[in-house]
Amino acid sequence: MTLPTPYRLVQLDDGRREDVLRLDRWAFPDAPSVEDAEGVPLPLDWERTVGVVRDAPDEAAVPIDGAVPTRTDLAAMHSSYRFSRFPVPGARTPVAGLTWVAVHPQDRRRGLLTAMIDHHLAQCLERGETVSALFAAEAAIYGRFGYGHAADDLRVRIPRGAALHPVTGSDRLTVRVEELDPARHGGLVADLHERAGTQAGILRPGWATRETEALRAHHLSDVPALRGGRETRKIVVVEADGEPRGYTVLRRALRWETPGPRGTVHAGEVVALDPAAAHRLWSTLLDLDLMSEVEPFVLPVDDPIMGLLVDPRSAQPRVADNLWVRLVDVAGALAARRYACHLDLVLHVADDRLEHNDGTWRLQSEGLGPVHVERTTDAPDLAVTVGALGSAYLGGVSLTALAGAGAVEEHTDGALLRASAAFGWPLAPVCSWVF
Ligand SMILES: CC(=O)SCCNC(=O)CCNC(=O)[C@H](O)C(C)(C)COP(=O)(O)OP(=O)(O)OC[C@H]1O[C@@H](n2cnc3c(N)ncnc32)[C@H](O)[C@@H]1OP(=O)(O)O
Repeated sequence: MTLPTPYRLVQLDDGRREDVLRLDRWAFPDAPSVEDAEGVPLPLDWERTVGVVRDAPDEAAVPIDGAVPTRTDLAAMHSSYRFSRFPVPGARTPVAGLTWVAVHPQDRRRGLLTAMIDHHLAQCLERGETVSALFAAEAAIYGRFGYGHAADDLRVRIPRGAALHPVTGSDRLTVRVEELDPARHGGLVADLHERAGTQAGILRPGWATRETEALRAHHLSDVPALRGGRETRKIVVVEADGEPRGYTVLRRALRWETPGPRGTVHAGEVVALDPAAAHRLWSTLLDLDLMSEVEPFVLPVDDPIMGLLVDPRSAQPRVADNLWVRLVDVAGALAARRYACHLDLVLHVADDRLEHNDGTWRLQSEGLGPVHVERTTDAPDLAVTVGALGSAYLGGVSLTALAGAGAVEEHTDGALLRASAAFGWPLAPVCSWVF
């Protein structure tokens, strides 16, 4: 879709930092103001950051030679993170993480987002990124553009002192509780986070790494205006013989109520490399003085905590949608991942946005081995929308479940069962940080 008059796409750069922050705050009223964000690193990769400007007469400027001066206001923007090693089932592949999508309230519902999405998808193809992934601010926005809801994350609120099943070796580990210092802890966080993305040699799909210095710096920055009355960031590190095995970054919030203190531990990623480290980390979080509960943010739905808790109901588990996935190049994306068992499937894909995806494909794979994808004129075993295929892509949403909602149709008996088994994956997909 092309932009309506008087809008046009422009490349953004650091010179428009203030405009970007202002627009972000218009779109997200809880974002930091320009003043509050002073000195805070922006996570943006400017080469991948595009704006939509509105040319308007500038009443404040003095006309020269009778010419009417114009100003170019930033009406909308989007950016993307480059995930060059994004984990998909059994492999890593380049993925674009669409982010910072914002349209000024005065310019909404005129097709600016639609034009930006078309631009983004074209850029993905140029860059060889066969998949685009995102977190949706509102769940109803992105389905129309071919994104499918591909992962959930677990939200829990665990009461202080909740009993955990014992894990051998947990009590031999040591714990450090410290003020978070990006210079001192940044390397440890990046290293453990990356390593925790693999369990028993199996990659967790969606476990994106913060690949740039800007993203890592932004992750550990601490903007006073965004603390919401909570303390400065602390880090808990679990070690075995001086070697870090797990961490979480947290803030405590404390209210004095009648008859006494009521505190919440707000933890970010709770990352552990083994069961003993997970047990030690959770035991520490669940035993902080003056606190009454622990509220971690963004856990995998199969996080060890649900197996550790003696009473999982006490955690009040809920799920929230995590990653949304758009296959930008269906053939490339299907070939980039691995399949849990042998598969020979003819798949009809409906994509009304990207014509090169629309049509029938043969997908062949030996279990966990090489994959071959080609166009075919054979009759399809299954018919899917590109959004449904995006949902199934990371292995967390079953094609059979999608068929139950009418997004997948079976044309050959048994094809749905075989394809669902092959597309599934032993670890639930999740991205542990919202981008
Ligand atoms: C990956 C991320 O960064 S997620 C962050 C997204 N940003 C936000 O939520 C910030 C606040 N909102 C906004 O900035 C804007 O309203 C946006 C980006 C959500 C939408 O931008 P717009 O330019 O208004 O969208 P656009 O005009 O292209 O709308 C396209 C279609 O999507 C629909 N749509 C747009 N926003 C929404 C929404 N929030 N919920 C449901 N439908 C929506 C429109 O109605 C339109 O439908 P139609 O084609 O049937 O007419």
